[in-house]
Amino acid sequence: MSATDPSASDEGSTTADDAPTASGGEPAVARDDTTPTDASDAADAVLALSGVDSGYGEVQVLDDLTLHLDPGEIVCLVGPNGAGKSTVLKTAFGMLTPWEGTVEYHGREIGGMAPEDIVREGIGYVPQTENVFGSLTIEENLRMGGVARTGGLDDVIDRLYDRFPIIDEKRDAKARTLSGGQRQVLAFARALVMEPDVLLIDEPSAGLAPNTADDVFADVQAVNEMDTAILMVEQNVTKGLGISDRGYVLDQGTVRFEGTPEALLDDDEVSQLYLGG
Ligand SMILES: Nc1ncnc2c1ncn2[C@@H]1O[C@H](COP(=O)(O)OP(=O)(O)OP(=O)(O)O)[C@@H](O)[C@H]1O
Repeated sequence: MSATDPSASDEGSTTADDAPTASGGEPAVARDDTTPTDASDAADAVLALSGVDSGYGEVQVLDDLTLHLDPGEIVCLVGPNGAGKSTVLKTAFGMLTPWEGTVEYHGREIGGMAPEDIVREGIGYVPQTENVFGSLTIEENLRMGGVARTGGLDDVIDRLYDRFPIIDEKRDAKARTLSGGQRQVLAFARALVMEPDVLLIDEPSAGLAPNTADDVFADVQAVNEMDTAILMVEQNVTKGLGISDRGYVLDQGTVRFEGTPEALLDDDEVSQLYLGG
């Protein structure tokens, strides 16, 4: 039984029976103390955070946070400013060590492992800012992304040029000359040089014009089609959920709701409280 399973507990929480249903599909599921977050839900996950507390110095941000990412999925984290969305990615990538709980990659504990080791395991991370080296060329950025590879670097870079022609055309240009959207594509490609099966992406559309953001979301989908599961933080809720398989609504460091994009967007409570009505 799982939190997203319609047969999950009906004690106290919003459940399949009483939650508003999205266009006849699965309802959004509210999480509270009575909502089971059964580990079986995450049994086949590529990445699973369970009961995680985490934060900065003495300041706790994540509070008993549980979520997972299945193979091949795009999962979007949404919620108010300061909810802890970026902190989830930093904790999953080893930039923060969980105070409590577990972070598992293919069922193996990686909580607190150093980022350079996590990259070797198969998880990539694209931060919101400073995600490329402006003074290096596109080619140099890609080669830097692959320093931990033991072989096959030229082949993988060639495949990335094929997949993302926009950077192929500009191999020898300094990254600082790229537009915001092109830079984001380079940041994805840099992370993909290690051929991760999980990519953590923090606000891919931040600061981009709407048309450019649409292109970047299409590129996120292209990355996903390269057999890469994606856990993404995104402020543009409609667009972010629009390309996702599932979503989690975070508030005050924990998951408040989870469900399909349709269920979350159609849920009145989620919409009013967290998604700006
Ligand atoms: N390096 C840091 N040191 C101390 N506190 C931090 C640090 N980074 C973030 N915080 C705090 O942690 C809390 C959660 O921040 P986080 O960036 O994870 O939120 P978020 O949901 O991603 O929000 P936003 O959409 O505004 O980026 C905030 O209160 C923030 O001020």
